[in-house]
Amino acid sequence: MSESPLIIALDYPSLDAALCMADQLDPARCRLKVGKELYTRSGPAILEALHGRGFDVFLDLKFHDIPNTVAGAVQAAAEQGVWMVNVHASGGRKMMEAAAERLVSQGLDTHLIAVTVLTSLQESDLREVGLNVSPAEQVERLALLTQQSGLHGVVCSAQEASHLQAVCGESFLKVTPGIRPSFAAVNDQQRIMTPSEAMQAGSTHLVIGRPVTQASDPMAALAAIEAELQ
Ligand SMILES: O=c1ccn([C@@H]2O[C@H](COP(=O)(O)O)[C@@H](O)[C@H]2O)c(=O)[nH]1
Repeated sequence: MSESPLIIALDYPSLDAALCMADQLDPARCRLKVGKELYTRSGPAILEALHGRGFDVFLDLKFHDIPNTVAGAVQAAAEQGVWMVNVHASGGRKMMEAAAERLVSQGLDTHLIAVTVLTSLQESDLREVGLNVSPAEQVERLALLTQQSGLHGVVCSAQEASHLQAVCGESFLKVTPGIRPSFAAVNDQQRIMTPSEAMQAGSTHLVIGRPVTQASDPMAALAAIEAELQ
């Protein structure tokens, strides 16, 4: 159980590689995120292993399907004890309401959030898929829909966090990937911010992967991020 805003993304191709990193981390100093690659390779075993080590886990599978299917998937994730799970807001109101209602009806207190616009996308990418809006406009639209559908928050870039704080309120979760400390490579991210900028902008949680996991000294990278936040 952690009060830290940091969520470390365990994007590894095997359970052993992920646990090798987890065993260097302290559940009091960060939470962990399990995404598509790791979960597809290791299945629920990775959740059991991380829970057994005392970590809160964000299962980042970004469900997007018809309402009944997504509600069942979210229930399955919550029954495995994850702290947080997510869906794509573009799946629409009915899908999100079904997922949120399923958690309530089953008495499950897992945080349910929705992805707005992936942090790897910019305006030209949206145009290619038929959306003639800026990322900021689309994020606001989907965040409001997410809130109206009864979810606890969104995944967005930190660049949109301060505006969402104004329109959705402080308690609405703003989980922000695309975090890049000054020492890290940008990689495939587009809408980025440093850890301290992101917190100042109103992010409630920072998702950080490669700047820590691919660093030559991951623990030093994490310590540098923590020092920047203090
Ligand atoms: O919009 C999104 C949604 C999810 N992610 C995930 O966050 C991490 C970021 O990893 P880095 O190595 O720090 O880039 C990764 O697991 C993504 O799947 C995102 O980046 N953007």
